[in-house]
Amino acid sequence: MSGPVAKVALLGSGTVGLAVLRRLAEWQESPRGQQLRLVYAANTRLALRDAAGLDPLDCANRLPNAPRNGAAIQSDPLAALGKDGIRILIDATADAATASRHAACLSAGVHVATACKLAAGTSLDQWQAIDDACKRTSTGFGDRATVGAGLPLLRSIRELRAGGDHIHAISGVMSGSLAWLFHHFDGSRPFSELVREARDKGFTEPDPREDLSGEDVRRKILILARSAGFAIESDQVEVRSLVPAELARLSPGEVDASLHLLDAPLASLLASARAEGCSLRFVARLKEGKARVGLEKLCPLDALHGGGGTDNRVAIWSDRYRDQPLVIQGPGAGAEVTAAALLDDVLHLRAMAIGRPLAA
Ligand SMILES: NC(=O)C1=CN([C@@H]2O[C@H](COP(=O)(O)OP(=O)(O)OC[C@H]3O[C@@H](n4cnc5c(N)ncnc54)[C@H](O)[C@@H]3O)[C@@H](O)[C@H]2O)C=CC1
Ligand SMILES: N[C@@H](CC=O)C(=O)O
Repeated sequence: MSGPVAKVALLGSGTVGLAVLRRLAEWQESPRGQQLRLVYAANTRLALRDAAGLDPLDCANRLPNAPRNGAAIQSDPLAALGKDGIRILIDATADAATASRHAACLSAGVHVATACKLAAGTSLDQWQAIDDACKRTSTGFGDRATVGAGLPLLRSIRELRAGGDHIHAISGVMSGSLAWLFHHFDGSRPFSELVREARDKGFTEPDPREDLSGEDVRRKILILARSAGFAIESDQVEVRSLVPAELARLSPGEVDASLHLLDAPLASLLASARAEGCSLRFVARLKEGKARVGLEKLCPLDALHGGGGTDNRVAIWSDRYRDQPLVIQGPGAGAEVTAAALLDDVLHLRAMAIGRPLAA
């Protein structure tokens, strides 16, 4: 083993958090695993803590099976991480309160690796507080899981800028669940049935309206825009939602029974796209600091049309990619790719902390 061990705390044991635990378990006897010590793992119902190191598989068994009755526990990952050494918090929740504490964590010297977009993809103030905290304390904010579930999107944008390029525009399909839905929606099954399947496969947010309303994509284009040098506010992104008002006003527990409200409007949009020889794709577009997000009819020759499954497909125009964009495509949702991206960040953060950065 080379160099000091990083202490790791994990929040969340859902689709992504469990995949993180499984990957950590696979690494346990390897040199990679020996660089990390899981000292805390929690969901809203149970917190497991051991300064000597938790067994990831034991956590993966116990956390999801914790009793569901009672109030949410008081979680204190920072206390478990202690006051010294390399400390890394992994956020695999979709929790706004957790996201709002990331800047404070970073200020306290704790690195953060997050899959949750609610920290960097909501208010500009919060994004700036994170950026400032990293600069002030030399801590790192690992965000590669937030857009494209680890696809080299943020990395490519940062490298282009580091090399002197100005980013001119970014367009793309950047929701894994919506990509999957519109790759499968051919009229043979109601749209609502496909939404349930996408949710059961772990592609959607805990509440699928976050995806269908375009809010998840708003957060992603904000994260990309801010990384590309456009410090824009959330309300500078125009979002066209797929969620009818009647579905939008329901409580989360009522949504499933009313998903059929999506069926007729989506069937009509599909018919209209087909009549023009086009397909439906949910697209985000950013140009010189202005962004919009919504469903579009794309013809088969369009640069964003291709791919399959949960594939994201994002085109980036910059000084060096002026006419033909750089196009990055690959799976943009799912437990395994997202967990891998989070743990890539963890390894990079540790390597940065010991002054031996890994290859990009
Ligand atoms: N599912 C996917 O393909 C991808 C998900 N993400 C992001 O990853 C995050 C997690 O997504 P999923 O695992 O699909 O959600 P999930 O709903 O399956 O799991 C969320 C977990 O967070 C826990 N949690 C909520 N608040 C907490 C708190 N304050 N402290 C500790 N645990 C807490 C819940 O108990 C649950 O275990 C979300 O922010 C999502 O946007 C990002 C990329 C891809
Ligand atoms: N719900 C998201 C998951 C990844 O960020 C998506 O569909 O892309």
